[in-house]
Amino acid sequence: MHRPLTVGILALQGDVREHARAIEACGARAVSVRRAAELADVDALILPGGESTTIDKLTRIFSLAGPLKERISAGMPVYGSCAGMILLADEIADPATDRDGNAQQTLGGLDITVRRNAFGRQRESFETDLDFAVLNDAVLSTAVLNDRALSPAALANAAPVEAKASNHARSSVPVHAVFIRAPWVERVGASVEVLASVQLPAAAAAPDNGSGQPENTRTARIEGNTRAVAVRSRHLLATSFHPEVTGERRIHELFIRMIRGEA
Ligand SMILES: NC(=O)CC[C@H](N)C(=O)O
Repeated sequence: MHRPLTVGILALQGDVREHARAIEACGARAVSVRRAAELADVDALILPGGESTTIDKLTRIFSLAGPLKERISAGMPVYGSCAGMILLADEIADPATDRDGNAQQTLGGLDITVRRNAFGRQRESFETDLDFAVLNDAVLSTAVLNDRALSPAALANAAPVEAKASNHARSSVPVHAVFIRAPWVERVGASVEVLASVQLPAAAAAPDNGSGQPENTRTARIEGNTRAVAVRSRHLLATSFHPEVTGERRIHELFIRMIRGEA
């Protein structure tokens, strides 16, 4: 019998259940991953939001860091949201250090530089609508279009927009994105596609501009008033925000299509 697509959710810390629901709403099977043996059984993995320093430590305590890095470099599709984006990044601009002065580590694989808690105190948590052009081509499944499973409060806002949209038009509805002490992406490698960006107030953008890093053809420093908040490269997808908390399903749907080689 055809085995259903199985997506693991790294379940060491963070919003595991919400991702599992989103994956199941897209018609795939979701399983928790805490051990290397469980990782071996999945086709793809989600690294959820939470606290990247804690998840980093726990992957090493649970002897998962090595197997995770191996599977990522062997081509396993991975979607990281928020802390998960940090864990996928090859570089952190401002890594936290522990009491012994050791900098936090990442699993890596995605040729980006992220800045943690980048949006600053006043906007540590905020919501905004994002243009997400890649979703305009998506053929959305009925399961996704019909899903109303999560967060009644958030859906109360989203529902009128969704109700107005026809099945064909819904993919051009902007992504309502929730940012919770979120990172942003301030450098992308040549293989990395920016899927969505936020516009910063000029004052917020200023300190990170003109850091003197030379531009070359391999890498691009993101300057000015925009910062990338959704990126992908080959089998890896990352968002600064949390689509799993708003009932938004199109990002998980995109990930499933990436796993299937359809996007
Ligand atoms: N919501 C989140 O995942 C927050 C990420 C957190 N600021 C970190 O550095 O890990």
